[in-house]
Amino acid sequence: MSSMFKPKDWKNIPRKALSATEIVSGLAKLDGWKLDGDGAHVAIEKTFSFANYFETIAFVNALAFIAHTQDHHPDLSVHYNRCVVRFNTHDVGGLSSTDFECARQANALVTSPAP
Ligand SMILES: C[C@H](O)[C@H](O)[C@H]1CNC2=NC(N)=NC(=O)C2=N1
Repeated sequence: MSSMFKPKDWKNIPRKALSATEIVSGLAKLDGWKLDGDGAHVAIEKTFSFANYFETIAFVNALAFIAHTQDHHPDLSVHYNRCVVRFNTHDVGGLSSTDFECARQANALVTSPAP
C-alpha cells in the first residue's frame, strides 16, 4: 500500500481531551468553526457552502481522504450545495487536538493559496 493511503496509527499515541481554554484558543485560529453540544457530545462544527451538488461531493471526497489518512472521521450532513462537518473525538469523550488539525485541513481544501 502506498504511504499516501496509509492511515495514521493512533495505537501508541496518547490522546487527551482539551481543556476549555485550549478549545477557545484553538477555535480562534480556525476560520468559520464553532462549538456545538456539550459533555461527551461536544463538537466543533462548520457549514461549507458550494455552488452545486458536484462541488459539494468533490469536497466530501477530499474530506474522506483526510479522514482516512488521519484515521479520524467527521459526522457529515450533506446537502445540495452545502456540507455540515462536525468533529469530535469519541476516544476521549470530548475534543482533542486531532479535531482541530482535521478542521484546519478541511479549511485548507477550500482556501486558495496566496498568489
Ligand atoms: C481505532 C480507531 O483508530 C479509533 O476508533 C478512531 C477512528 N475514528 C475516529 N473518529 C472520530 N471522530 N473520533 C474518534 O475518536 C475516532 N477514533
